[in-house]
This record gives sequence, structure tokens and C-alpha cells, in this order.
Amino acid sequence: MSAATAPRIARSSEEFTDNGVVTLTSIEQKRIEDIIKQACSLFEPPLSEPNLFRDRHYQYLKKGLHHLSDAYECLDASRPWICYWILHGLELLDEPVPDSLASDVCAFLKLCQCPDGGFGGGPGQQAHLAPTYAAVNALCILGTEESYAVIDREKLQSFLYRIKQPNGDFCMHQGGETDVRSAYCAASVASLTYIMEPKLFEGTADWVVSCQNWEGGIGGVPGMEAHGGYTFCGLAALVILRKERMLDLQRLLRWVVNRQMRFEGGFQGRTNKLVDGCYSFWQAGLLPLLHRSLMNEGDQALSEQRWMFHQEALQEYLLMCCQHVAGGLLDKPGKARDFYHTCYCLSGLSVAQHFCKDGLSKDTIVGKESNALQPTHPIYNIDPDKVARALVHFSKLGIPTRVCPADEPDKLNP
Ligand SMILES: CC(C)=CCC/C(C)=C/CC/C(C)=C/COP(=O)(O)OP(=O)(O)O
Ligand SMILES: [Zn+2]
Repeated sequence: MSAATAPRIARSSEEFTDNGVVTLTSIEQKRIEDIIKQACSLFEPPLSEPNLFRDRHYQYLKKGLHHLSDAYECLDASRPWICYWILHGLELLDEPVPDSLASDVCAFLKLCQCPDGGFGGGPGQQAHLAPTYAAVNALCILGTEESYAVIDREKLQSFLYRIKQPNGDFCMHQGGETDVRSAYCAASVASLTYIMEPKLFEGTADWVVSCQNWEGGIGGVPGMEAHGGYTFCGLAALVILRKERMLDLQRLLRWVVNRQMRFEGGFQGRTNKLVDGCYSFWQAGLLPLLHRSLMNEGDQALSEQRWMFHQEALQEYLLMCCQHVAGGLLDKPGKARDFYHTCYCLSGLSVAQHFCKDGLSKDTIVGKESNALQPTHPIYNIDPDKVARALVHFSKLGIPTRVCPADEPDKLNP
């Protein structure tokens, strides 16, 4: 389907204003719609096919593994994230990482690993669940004996026990905050590296479920506004724990499908906020998880061909509004490119291109076939084959047995 003829979900917000009330939010929304309109006008016929700037994105990502600009100084405590964002972007583009570069990344992430387990945001930094999640994902993307060997699984397991809370949730780091991100990061690394045991996740599902709120989505902590980032973390954590049926999935579905913007085609993170390219993964990525969960609940009406969002409209938003001409992707037109948005815009584009159910797949590619990206795993957001390889590798090693499990939990977080 050409971009020019693709049906838009609905019309601009102006056409929905029935009481004429102007607020700061409505002014901002209108301004963004005007910017989107302008960006899309560049694709009027005959230039109607939006093109993925594959090579420019590749060059941008490749350079980031060697050199970062001063703008990344503020991410000094997120360096494993930068490795993950870049490596995942490269695998989506089907660009291999040379062996020597892969070894350099392994050596760097080894320096980020803490003597007591888990990974910090950089060498010598305190162990934290977010960079731990990013480091494990990055090492699994590399998928070599060398990269798997970096992870000290016994110590990773004891780090998780140390930050586990009596209510089932985890602190992001010793003495740190708790929210739904931590349940996902902990469940993700524990399942991928095969260190998961029931005791470690006792109470976790109940805690995550308590964060589903009146809107149907999931907030960071109980009672908080629902947000796409937390909703993805909550649902993905429950899918790993095989407890997603404890959520009200119909209300979750209703909430997320209403986060796709009727004019822009991209997703917003929460009600009455602006479209942002990164929610192409955090929000649209919920639909494959929901599809599987509802199928397991016996829902007979599920499509065999499509996810329950407008896949073409999301692809158009990403291709027409989120690509930087010099490579890299972004939140919305006029914003700067960065590796976070490049990773999650490409991840969302991949979700929107590839439907898969029970081994049956159906591709819906906006623009040329060469726009197609590699698929991504709906839970871990890395190449599905790399997930399978990591599971085979780590399951052979068995679950580490701790000397005295009862002594560890909450020792440092009474
Ligand atoms: C695995 C892992 C650690 C996942 C993180 C998930 C994630 C993206 C959470 C978002 C958190 C948040 C409150 C964003 C609001 O940003 P904002 O107010 O700037 O944006 P908004 O206006 O779009 O809501
Ligand atoms: Zn964003």
C-alpha cells in the first residue's frame, strides 16, 4: 500500500473538539499534528513510497560502538544500555558484528559486572537491575561462548535475592526504588540465564497485578497513572512467570489500542500525552503478548493475520516522521536522534511488519520489501533465535544451588 493512499485511522484532534475548550494539552497536540502533516507532505505522489534508510541507520549505529559524542555524557550510568540499543538495532537491520568488536563489547561488559553480582551502569558502578537487563540482553545478542561466559550466574542470582522485597517486588538496586520495571528486568535476566527458581519470584505476580489501574493499563507502582513503559514491563514479566491471566486482559487491550494516535499513527505513552516513536515498541509490543495470552485463554475471535493495532499506520509514522536524514531514529519530527529511539523505533517497526501466531506468519510491509527488518522476540526484544540459543546454552548448566537460600533475601534490605 502506498503511503499516500493508506487509510488513516481517523481525523485530527480538531475534528473531535466538541466544546471548543482550548488547553495547553490541546494546543501542543495541534502543534504536533501540524508538524506531522508537514513531514508527511514530503511523501505526496510521486514520492509516495516511504523508504527505510537502512545504510544510514547502519552507519550511525556502527559508529556508536566506537565513539560517542559529548551528548552521551549524561548516560555514563547507562553504558550497557548503549551496547544493547546499538547491538539490537544492528541485528534488526541484519548487520553482523565483527568478531573483534564483539570481543571488545564482552570485555567492556565484564568490567561493568560487580564483584557481588549484577551489572552496573559502567565499570566500578553499583549493581543495578536496569543495566543488568541491558548487559544480559547485549551478551545474548552476541551469542558466543565468550559472551555467555561473561555472566556470573551464581552471583547474578544472589544479587536478585538481595534486592527482592518481602512484597514480591524487587528494588532496582540495593536501597533503591521499586517499580514494575524491576519485576520485568529480574524475570527477564533470570529466565534467559536459567537461574530462575520459584522462591525468587514468590509474590511478584501479585505485586505486578496490583499495579493495573482503573484505566486498564499498568502504572509504575499501585495507584499510579498507566504508562506504556510500565505496562510492557508488567505484562512481559507476567508472561515470563506464566501468570498473565491474573490481569484483566480485556481492559488492558482496550487501554493499549486507544493509545495509538488516530492522526499520527504512532503511539502515545499515556492518556492525553503526545506521540513518541519509542512507544512503537513499549505499546505496540504489547499486542503480540496480548494476542498470545488471549489465545491461551481460548479467545476464538483472534485474527490469524494481524495484530490488534493499525500496523500500516504505525509503519508510516516511523518511516515518514521518525527517521533522521543522516541515520538514526527519533521521538517525533524536530527532535534529536539517539540510540534509545533508534532501537525502539526499529523494534516497533519490526513488530508492525511481522505477525506470527502458532508458527504461522504474515508480513505486512509498508513501502518496498527491502524495508523489512528481522523479527524480534516479543518478551526479550532480541532476535528470537538468540533467545533460543541462550536458553539451550544456559539450561545445560542447570540452576545454581545456593548454600543457604533462607539467609540471603532481604539481608541488606530489611
Ligand atoms: C526495561 C525497562 C527498564 C523499561 C523502561 C520502560 C519505560 C520506557 C518506562 C517509562 C517511564 C516513564 C515514566 C516515562 C515518562 O516519560 P515522559 O513523561 O517524558 O513521557 P510521556 O510524556 O510520553 O509520558
Ligand atoms: Zn521516546
